Amino acid sequence: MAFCSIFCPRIPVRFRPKPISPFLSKPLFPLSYRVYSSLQPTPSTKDELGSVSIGFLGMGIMGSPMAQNLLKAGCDVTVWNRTKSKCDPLVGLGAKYKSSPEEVTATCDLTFAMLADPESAIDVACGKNGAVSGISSGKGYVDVSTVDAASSILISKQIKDTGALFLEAPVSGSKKPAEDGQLIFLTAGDKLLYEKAAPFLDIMGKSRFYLGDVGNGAAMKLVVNMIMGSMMASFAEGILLSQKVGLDPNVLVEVVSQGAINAPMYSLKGPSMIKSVYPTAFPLKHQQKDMRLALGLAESVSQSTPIAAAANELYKVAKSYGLSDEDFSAVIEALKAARSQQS
Ligand SMILES: NC(=O)C1=CN([C@@H]2O[C@H](COP(=O)(O)OP(=O)(O)OC[C@H]3O[C@@H](n4cnc5c(N)ncnc54)[C@H](OP(=O)(O)O)[C@@H]3O)[C@@H](O)[C@H]2O)C=CC1
Ligand SMILES: O=CC(=O)O
Repeated sequence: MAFCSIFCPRIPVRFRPKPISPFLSKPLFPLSYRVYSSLQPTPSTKDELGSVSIGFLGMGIMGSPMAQNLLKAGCDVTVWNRTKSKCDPLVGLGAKYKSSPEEVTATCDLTFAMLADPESAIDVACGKNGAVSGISSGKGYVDVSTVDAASSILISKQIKDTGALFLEAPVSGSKKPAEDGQLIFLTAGDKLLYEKAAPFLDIMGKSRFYLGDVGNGAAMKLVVNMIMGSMMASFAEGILLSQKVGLDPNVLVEVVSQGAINAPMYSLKGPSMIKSVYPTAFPLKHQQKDMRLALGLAESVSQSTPIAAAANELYKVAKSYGLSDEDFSAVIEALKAARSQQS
């Protein structure tokens, strides 16, 4: 059943890749680090999408809209979340519900997991009644959580020991891109699963990168978020400095938006930061987790990252002020507190 659904989807003949053994590791086309949707056409009808049963574990800020987009595209989706009530809106839209990750992977061909951190990703995959207990040969597990390479490799090994395939696929892009199906997937692992999951990644995202061995997707995501966390901390310093010297910080945001250092993040978050409101898209606790994991990655190769290390300290201070569940732009509050201590 699973083999029929995942590995022989009912995709029109013109779209099918050259027949190969499912477990042949040789790529279907020359290995490129950038693989766009156009190389792997999406099944064209709702019936074709619906022929693969999809599991989704983790209905948080990101998991919920991602699963919703799969449902809206006509996929057969089964959801699970530690806090069951967060599954209700999805069930209202037509999703099935199972009461453990094990039951989800036992009944679904392809399961996605979007969990908070390495601990929860490992627990949901490898713990009691976890995904590993229900999964088997012919199925696939795609972990889209942001974790470190070692955790991803551990999950991969346990999944693959069952005969199933594994892909790590952390995403770049926050709540709004998740709602709009505009995420960027940073994938690594089983190439065959990458190809079979592609139509579903394309429903949830705007692009996807295949980066080779498990661990490379995790590392890429951590490097990207290390840069993002440092950028946000620096932006917060700039807003406060502009205010202190009597400038209008709204004008600063406008100036930044027109120049070479423009980033959508600044225009999006700047106005609310100036008003000291932080509607949560990317929780500050997750940004600090990513800084911590990125610093660990840097440490593992003796790479110096002083700017990220300083930014991480600010996120830690912000957490200690009870800002963990606010948006990560609330890091500015840590600087405000430092300023008031000085004066
Ligand atoms: N928000 C964003 O902008 C982005 C987030 N990410 C990454 O995606 C992942 C999810 O983020 P996001 O959706 O924002 O986070 P949320 O905090 O909103 O959701 C976390 C999810 O993990 C579950 N969870 C937490 N701890 C456990 C546990 N011990 N056992 C089982 N389930 C657990 C939560 O369940 P429960 O509901 O029961 O608490 C929830 O489903 C993180 O790794 C994050 O870094 C990546 C890109 C963007
Ligand atoms: O991980 C967060 C993001 O915005 O990307």
